[in-house]
Amino acid sequence: MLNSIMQVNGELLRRPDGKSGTMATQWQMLMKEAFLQDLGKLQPKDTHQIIAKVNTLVHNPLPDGDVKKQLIYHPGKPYRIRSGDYRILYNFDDANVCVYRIERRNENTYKQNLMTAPIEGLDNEFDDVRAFSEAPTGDAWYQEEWFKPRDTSRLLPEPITSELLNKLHVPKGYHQRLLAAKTEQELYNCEGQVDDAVILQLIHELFETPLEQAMQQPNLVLKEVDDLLRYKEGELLTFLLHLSPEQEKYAHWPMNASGPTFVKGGPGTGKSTVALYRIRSLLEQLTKTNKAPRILFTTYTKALIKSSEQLLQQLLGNQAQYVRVDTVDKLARELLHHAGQVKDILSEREQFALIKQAVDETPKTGSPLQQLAQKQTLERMGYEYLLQEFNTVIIARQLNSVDNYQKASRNGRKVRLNANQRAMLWKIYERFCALQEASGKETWQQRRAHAERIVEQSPLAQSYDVVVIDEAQDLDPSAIRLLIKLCKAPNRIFVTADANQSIYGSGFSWQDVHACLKFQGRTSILRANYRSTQEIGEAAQSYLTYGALEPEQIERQYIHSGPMPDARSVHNAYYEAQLLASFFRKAARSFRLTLGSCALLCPSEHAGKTLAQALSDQGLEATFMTGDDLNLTRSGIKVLVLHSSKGLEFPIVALAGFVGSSYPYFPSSASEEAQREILARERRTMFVGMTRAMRALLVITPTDPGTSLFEGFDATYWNFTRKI
Ligand SMILES: Nc1ncnc2c1ncn2[C@@H]1O[C@H](COP(=O)(O)OP(=O)(O)OP(=O)(O)O)[C@@H](O)[C@H]1O
Repeated sequence: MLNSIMQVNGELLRRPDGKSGTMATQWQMLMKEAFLQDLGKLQPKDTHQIIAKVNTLVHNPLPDGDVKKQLIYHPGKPYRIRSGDYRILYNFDDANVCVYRIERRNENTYKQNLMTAPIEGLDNEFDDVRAFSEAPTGDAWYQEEWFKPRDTSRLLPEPITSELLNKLHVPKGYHQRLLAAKTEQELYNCEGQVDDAVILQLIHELFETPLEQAMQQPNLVLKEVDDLLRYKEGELLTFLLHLSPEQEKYAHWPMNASGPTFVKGGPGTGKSTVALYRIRSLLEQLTKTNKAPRILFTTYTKALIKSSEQLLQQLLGNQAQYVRVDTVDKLARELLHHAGQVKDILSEREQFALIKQAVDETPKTGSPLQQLAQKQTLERMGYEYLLQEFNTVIIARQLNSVDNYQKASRNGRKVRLNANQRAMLWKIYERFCALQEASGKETWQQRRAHAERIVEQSPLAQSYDVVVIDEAQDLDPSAIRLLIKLCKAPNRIFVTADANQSIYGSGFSWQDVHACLKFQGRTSILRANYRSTQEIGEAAQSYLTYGALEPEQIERQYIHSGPMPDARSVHNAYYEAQLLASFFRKAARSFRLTLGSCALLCPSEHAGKTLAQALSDQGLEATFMTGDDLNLTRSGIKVLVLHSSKGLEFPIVALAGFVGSSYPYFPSSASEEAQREILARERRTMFVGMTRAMRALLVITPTDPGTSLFEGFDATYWNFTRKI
C-alpha cells in the first residue's frame, strides 16, 4: 500500500524495499480522523501553517529543504515533517499522501507515542470474579504477550485544571479529588469516589489518539486543501471515505448498465457504505437532468432506518431531500392508506387461533393409515411452523394453486414435505384464508402483496428513479417484489445482503431474489472486513459454523487486529452484572474510550432493562433503547436487544442476558426439525451481535445452558482465561 518507489521532481526516491518506479505529479490527499481532531485544537496561526504544509505535501511528499524524518522502527514506517511548533506524521505511496496526526514538537511526546508497543489491547489486570467456569485447557492464550499492560504511572500529558473540568461539565463535587490526580493511575484510583464515566471521559480527552490507532482509522479524502479551513469553520460537516477500488466500482457502476446490481459480503465489508455512496453517485447523475429525482433507500429495522438517515444527511447535505429512507412495511401501509384499503394486521395470537381452527376444521383424507400419518405430520410441525410455512412460503411467494405449491422451493425449511403432505397443508391453508378473510384482517405478507397489486394498477402513483435495498437477507419475497414494482427500471435496483446475517424468517436465498426479479443482474462480492479485528471476525465465524459439516471456504480479509474476544459462563445474574461492569470499565480504559463506545446486546427487552439497571447500580451509566428510540450519540453504555443491533457497530460489545432466561424460546409443539431451524436462526442472531464489535468483545453464557446455542466457543479463537 503505502510502500514503493517514488520519483519526486526528477529525483528518484528509494524506499527501504529497494524497488524503483515513477509517481504522480500531484498526490491524492488522504487523512485520518485523528488529524482532523488535532487540527481542531490548533490556534488560527498554527492551523494556517499546517494547511500550507499539507499543500506542499500534495505536490511533493518529500519536499526539499524541509526537515523530515522517516520513523523506520515504527510499524508502517511513517514520516514526520516540521511545521512551526508542530510536526505532521504522514506517509505516501505513488498515488496518495495520507496525514495521520499533528503533534507538538516535544521530544517526550514522541517518545511516548512512537516508542511504546503497538496499540495496547485489554489489560490483563482485570478483576477476578469467581463465578466463572473453569478455563479450558489448550494453548489459546499464546497471544497473551500481546496484551502488554500499559504503564499508567507516567504523568498525564496535561495537568487536570478546573477550566478543563468545567468545560467537560464535571460535577463540582468531584473537582477536588480529580485536581489531585497527576497520573493515569491516580485517576483510576478515584474509582468509587468519582463516576466511572467521568474518569473515562477525562482519559479520552487528555490522551491523544496513539499514532498506531490513528493509522488504523479509515482514510478520508481531502479534495481541496482549503476544505480543511471550511471544516474548521463549520461550513463543511464531513469528508468522504476513501473507498477501496472494488467498493468504488460498485458505488459508481454506470446507471444505464443492464439489470440490477447485487452486492454480497460478510459483516463489516462495507455493503451499506457502498449503498450510501451509490446513492450519492446516482444523485449526481440524476440531478443533471431531473430537478427532483426520487430515490428510495430501504432496510429492515427501524433502528437502521434512523442511523442510515443520519449517515445520508451527512453524506448528501441538502440533496438528502431527494432520498426517502423507510421500511417496506411503512411504504406498504401508506400505499394502502392512499387507496383507502388498509386492513388491520392479524396479531400472532390471532393467527394462531385461526390456524388451530383451520387445522381442526379441515377433514383428513384417505385411508385410516394415511389419516394417521397426516395427523402425525401436523403434530411434528406444530402451529408456529405451519404458520411460518403459510406466511413465508405460500403467501410471500404468492403461490396461488396447489400445483405451484407442490413445485415450490422451500429454502431454509428443515421439515421435509412430500406431495401428500403438501396437498393436505394446502387444504388447511385454504381454510385459513377463508377464516382470515372473515376476520377482516390480514398478515404482513398479505398486506405487502395487496400493496403490490395497487402499484401494478397505478404504476405512476408511487415510483422511484432508484431503489436501494440494504440488508435484503431479512426481507421475504413479498417485500422484495413490492420494492421492485416501486422502481421505474430494473437497472436502477441495488441490493445488498449477507445470507449469514438473516435473523428473521427461516433463512435467505439469492434464488428467491432472482425469482422475484425475473431477470439477471450483476453480483459482486466484497471481502475485506473494515469493522472488526481479525480475531473478532474469525471467532464469530467459527461460532457460526460450529457443527457444520462443510463450513463455507471463503477467503476473508481484515484491516485490523487486536485482542482475542472473551467468552465466559456465569452461574447467576449477580456475577453476570459484575463481570459486565468490569469488562466495560477495563476495555474502555484500555482503548482510552468513553462508555459511549460500549454496547450491551441482550436477547430480550426484559433482559436488557434488567442489566441496564444492574450496570447503573454499579455506577456505570447504561440506557436501554428500543429500535424506535435508538440514540447513538447518547452518553453511557447503549443496551439493545440483539435484533435491533443489526447493521450497527460499536468499539466495545458484550452479549449477555442469557442467564436465567428461556432464550432461545421453542414453542412447546415444535418438532426436532423445527427446533433445529429455530436454533440455526438464533445462532445467526448471535453472530450478527458478535460482528457488531470493532475492537473488544465479550460473550457471557449460562453455566448450565440446556441448549446447544451456547456451544461452539472454540479455544483457538476465544479467550476463556483472562481475568475480567
Ligand atoms: N473503504 C473503507 N475504508 C475504511 N473504512 C471502511 C471502508 N468501507 C467501509 N468502512 C467502514 O467499515 C464499517 C462497516 O461498513 P458497513 O456497515 O458498510 O458494512 P456492512 O457490510 O454493511 O456490514 P454488516 O453487514 O455487518 O452490517 C463502517 O464503519 C464503515 O465506515
